[in-house]
Amino acid sequence: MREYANVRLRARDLPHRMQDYLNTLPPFVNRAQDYKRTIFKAMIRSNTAEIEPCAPEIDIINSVDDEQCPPLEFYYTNYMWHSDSVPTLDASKLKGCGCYPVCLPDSKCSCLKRQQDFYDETMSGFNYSQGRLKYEEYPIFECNALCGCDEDCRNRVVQHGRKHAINIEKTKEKGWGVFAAEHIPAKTFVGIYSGEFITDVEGETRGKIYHLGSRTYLFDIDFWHLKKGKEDWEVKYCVDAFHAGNFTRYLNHSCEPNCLLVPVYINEPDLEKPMLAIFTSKDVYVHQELCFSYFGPPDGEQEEDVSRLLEHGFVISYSK
Ligand SMILES: C[S@@+](CC[C@H](N)C(=O)[O-])C[C@H]1O[C@@H](n2cnc3c(N)ncnc32)[C@H](O)[C@@H]1O
Repeated sequence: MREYANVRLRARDLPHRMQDYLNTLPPFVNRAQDYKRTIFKAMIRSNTAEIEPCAPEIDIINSVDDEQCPPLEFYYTNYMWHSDSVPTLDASKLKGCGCYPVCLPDSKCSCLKRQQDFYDETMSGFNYSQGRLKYEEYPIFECNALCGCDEDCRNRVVQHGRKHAINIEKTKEKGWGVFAAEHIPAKTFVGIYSGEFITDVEGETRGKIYHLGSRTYLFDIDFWHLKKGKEDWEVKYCVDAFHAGNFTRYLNHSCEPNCLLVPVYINEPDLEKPMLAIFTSKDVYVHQELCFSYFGPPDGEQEEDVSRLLEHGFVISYSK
């Protein structure tokens, strides 16, 4: 599982033959055949078997209308795929800690040091407590492939993958959504918002196209810790989960969310390219929908949030 983010994938290599073929079938074939849900579930299983062998199976449920499953328009993946204009990871810049067998919260661990560089004076230790998120609005620096600690190190959580059962379910007014299939305790890791790393410029262009269909999966990488000490900082990259992604691409927006998004670094030394980890912010019970705020932690201006969602093409951003 240490290899979770240690792969260099190019978006131009994304497999798409199956998706292309299915999209050429005439609508009456698509409507008549009861095969899409089976293909969708098989795609999830086969594309995650290696990286998440113990993750509970995801079911596709629709009790709203007769659409069998979400459109088969994307490649199911937990990885990040880089567009040609985005550099893949430079492992020569990655540093591992020398701790063995596990990292301790009061040690001289270099991963802990990296973590604490973003803390204020009231905070200490790793950003996990017994496998759960400790400080909500702070980035996470997990131990990586070069570290000496073992798999049980307290600073390895996201890299072990999804542990809780969720389903993809059709909603009445928001398209498809993600629902808890069991109780998921607060501050639990749910999944990576995987997809393509693209530049902000590419994101702007794609956003205009997605806006026409009133459906977007673009997420601006816009976190407070990237701006620290840099007055002229600008958004450099976005994650686009339209062509590649996993179940997290179905997470809908809510002004009263039960999930939040945290930037996490494992094998990626470039601060501008975190993985986007979804954690629950409160207990989520079976059948409840998992949602996060597309505009960062809710600030009480919920009406403004809704109008922004409807007017501005749904570009998700998460700056404080
Ligand atoms: C990241 S996708 C979420 C999955 C989407 N529901 C689907 O069926 O693929 C974001 C899109 O979902 C829809 N959406 C998300 N939250 C919504 C909300 N609270 N109200 C209405 N539509 C919403 C919008 O079309 C938005 O562009």
